Amino acid sequence: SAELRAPPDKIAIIGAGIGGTSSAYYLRQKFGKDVKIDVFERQEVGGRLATLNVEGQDFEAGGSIIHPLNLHMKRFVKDLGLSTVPASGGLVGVYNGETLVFEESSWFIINMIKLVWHYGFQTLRMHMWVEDILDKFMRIYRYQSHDYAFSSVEKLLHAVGGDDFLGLLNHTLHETLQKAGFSEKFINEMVAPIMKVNYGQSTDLSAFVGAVSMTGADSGLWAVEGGNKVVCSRLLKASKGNLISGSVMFIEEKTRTKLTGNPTKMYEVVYQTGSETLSDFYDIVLVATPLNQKMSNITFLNFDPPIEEFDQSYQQIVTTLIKGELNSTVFSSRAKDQFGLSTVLVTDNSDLFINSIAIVSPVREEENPLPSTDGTYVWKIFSPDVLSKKQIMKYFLSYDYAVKKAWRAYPLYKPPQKCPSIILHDRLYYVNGIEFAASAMEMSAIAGYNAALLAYHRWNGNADMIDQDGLYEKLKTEL
Ligand SMILES: Cc1cc2nc3c(=O)[nH]c(=O)nc-3n(C[C@H](O)[C@H](O)[C@H](O)COP(=O)(O)OP(=O)(O)OC[C@H]3O[C@@H](n4cnc5c(N)ncnc54)[C@H](O)[C@@H]3O)c2cc1C
Ligand SMILES: CC(C)=CCC/C(C)=C/CC/C(C)=C/CSC[C@H](N)C(=O)O
Repeated sequence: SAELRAPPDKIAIIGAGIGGTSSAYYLRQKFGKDVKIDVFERQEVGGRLATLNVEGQDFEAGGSIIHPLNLHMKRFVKDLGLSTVPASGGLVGVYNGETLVFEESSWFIINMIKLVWHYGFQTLRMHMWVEDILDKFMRIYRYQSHDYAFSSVEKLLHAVGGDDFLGLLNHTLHETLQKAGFSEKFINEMVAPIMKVNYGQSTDLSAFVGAVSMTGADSGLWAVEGGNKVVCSRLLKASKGNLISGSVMFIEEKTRTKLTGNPTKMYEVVYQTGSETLSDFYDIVLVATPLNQKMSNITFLNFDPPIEEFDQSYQQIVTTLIKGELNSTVFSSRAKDQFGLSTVLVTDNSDLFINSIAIVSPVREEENPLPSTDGTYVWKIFSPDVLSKKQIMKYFLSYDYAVKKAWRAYPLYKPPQKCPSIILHDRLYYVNGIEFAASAMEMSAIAGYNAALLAYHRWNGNADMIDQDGLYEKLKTEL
């Protein structure tokens, strides 16, 4: 590597979600203690990791489940001294709008027999298909631990999984699984409901996000005790980032004369805090929030060439938490007390106005959810639109509490999928392009680390640490 240049004086990060706060954490590690890191947040630290309160208890309303092989999230929890809680369990059923087409049993062996009876060995084959992708995907951790960075999401994915991975971005999950010999029945009854609950979309999404979504049905899923958003506030603290509660409006490159007397190109970040408009200058800027459809309302002024507009849409998802008594007869003719399911997923049926319904545990309770003294649970519904009282009453005999939050949740995945650039300008980086491969907490953490490494290597002129090909072979023999 080339000789190190003096570190930058100031870095700005826009967005204090998991992408922005993990960037702050890794930028501090790379650039050292002297660089000033400002993190701008217009709402709450955590972003799409947030809780809703139901009668005194907090429940995850956005990003909830974390995979056991999500190594950045695992590392954060360990480094920050946090605790975890299990995030899966309970029996799952699949509803097609008329009847339950599949119902899990609490007996492992009965479950296996049921699955083989309905779908032959496709469940096992599916598991192997997903595992193969996850196995390759995990190479990224090795590359990152050796400090390698990528200048585009496509290059990152190519480095871990070759042309096959780019193929997963460019084809739908449906056609990929059809080609691999999976039946329509299996795709409709087992795969489509998982896409619906996780991404609110059909199996026409791209196969890469489809595979990520399937890993969300693995066992051993977990969450952070106290709420996943705690990771963000703790990362911010550990990185000694300076939180600025304000909304960034403009970014413009300007020439400034530093104390050393040298004219230097810097980015002016103009932001609004309360009724005041303020600005400051930075050597490096990381945008850690979606720029699509002007969601973040940031204007890039006077860039030549201009910074591209990102117009791919984001999918709306509404989270509704309801404390009440489920009307289980909608799903099954069994007596109320014989309905043992705690999650109902749905097939792709346009008549249904919900994507899923499930019993949820509060973020501070380690045990399985218990009914309150009146026999009711707290249920979480995902739906594409806000539910009316009449729609809620279709699924509940009675309810005494409902809270909701509408999200611009994740990209609408339409293959062939092109991911936005990571390098927007010389020292201006975009963390959230990775969401167009797949949106998940771990994906943002991977992107945060990558952006920190990329900014560091480009600052120091370490071209040999960026976009290296053949890394898998090269690192195979290294400890
Ligand atoms: C309902 C739902 C369920 C989900 N479930 C899961 C799950 O179970 N597991 C999983 O891994 N992932 C899940 N996800 C996805 C996951 O939550 C996201 O991928 C991840 O949280 C994105 O983090 P981020 O930091 O990239 O973006 P964000 O969390 O969106 O952070 C961006 C931040 O930037 C701020 N901001 C925007 N514009 C400006 C501005 N102009 N100035 C200052 N600040 C600004 C925003 O307020 C926000 O806080 C879910 C998402 C949703 C919506
Ligand atoms: C990035 C990798 C390899 C794995 C991530 C796996 C994962 C946790 C996927 C889920 C992603 C997601 C957007 C889930 C949304 S809904 C989650 C849950 N069912 C809920 O009830 O909140």
